[in-house]
Amino acid sequence: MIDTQSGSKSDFAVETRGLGKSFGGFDAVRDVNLKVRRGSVHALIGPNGAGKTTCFNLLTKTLIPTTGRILLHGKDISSLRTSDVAQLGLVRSFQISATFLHLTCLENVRVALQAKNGGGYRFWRSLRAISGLNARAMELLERVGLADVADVRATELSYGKKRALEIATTLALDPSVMLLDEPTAGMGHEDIEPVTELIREAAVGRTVLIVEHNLSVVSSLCERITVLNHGEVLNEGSYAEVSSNADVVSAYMGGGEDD
Ligand SMILES: Nc1ncnc2c1ncn2[C@@H]1O[C@H](COP(=O)(O)OP(=O)(O)OP(=O)(O)O)[C@@H](O)[C@H]1O
Repeated sequence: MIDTQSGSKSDFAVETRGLGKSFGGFDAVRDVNLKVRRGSVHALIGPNGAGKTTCFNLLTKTLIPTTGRILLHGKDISSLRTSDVAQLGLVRSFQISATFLHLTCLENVRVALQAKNGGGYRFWRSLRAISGLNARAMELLERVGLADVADVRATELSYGKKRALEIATTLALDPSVMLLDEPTAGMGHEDIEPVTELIREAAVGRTVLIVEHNLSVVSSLCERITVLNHGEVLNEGSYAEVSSNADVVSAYMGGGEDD
């Protein structure tokens, strides 16, 4: 919580200073100075190819920055590994991978609880050892409305329920900062409203940074929005502010790669 430079407690859960990433000379992200206020829901939006996913990968340390620094609660995490960053409380919502798909909902959440308790992700060896976590796992499944499908394999869930399971597994890690990568992507409209409500509820008491293409979800959830275009911050503000900015409108009308 202490800024290593100033020694003061940071108001920002996540901050980047001059963050950049280039791939073979191409700047996917350039000089991004992001400030995500503690306890807020903050969106990163922009046309296709704007650099949103690259930013997320930099924040979770999946990618190594070419330039700049990343602070988590004022602490410089630029040189830490993904697992260290997760231990410090910054967690990206799990994509339900092939490995997790054959597990039931309950097992998926237990695995995440085990990781939180320091057991790592070596679940193929230790499912028996974590059976004591069932009660907590059931609580989390109830919280996201999946208690009745606790014993159903993830692969059999509807798209919306898979995203709810992702949120339950993320909540199992009790992150102080939750990164959500396009949580409503590919969803039918019937799933969007419940998942939006779930995110609103999951955000209580934490900071959420969300990449989301659905702008009505962004406007309903996020108090602050950073707009990226061509790897750079184009604009930042409330939804009303950014949506009425001429540069943002122009980027969305034709500046993206395929929007
Ligand atoms: N590993 C890579 N190697 C080369 N170029 C890359 C790599 N990853 C991303 N890029 C390029 O960097 C730019 C930003 O990509 P990124 O995926 O971050 O954009 P995005 O805003 O998440 O887009 P979308 O909304 O389509 O997911 C794009 O032009 C992309 O082609």
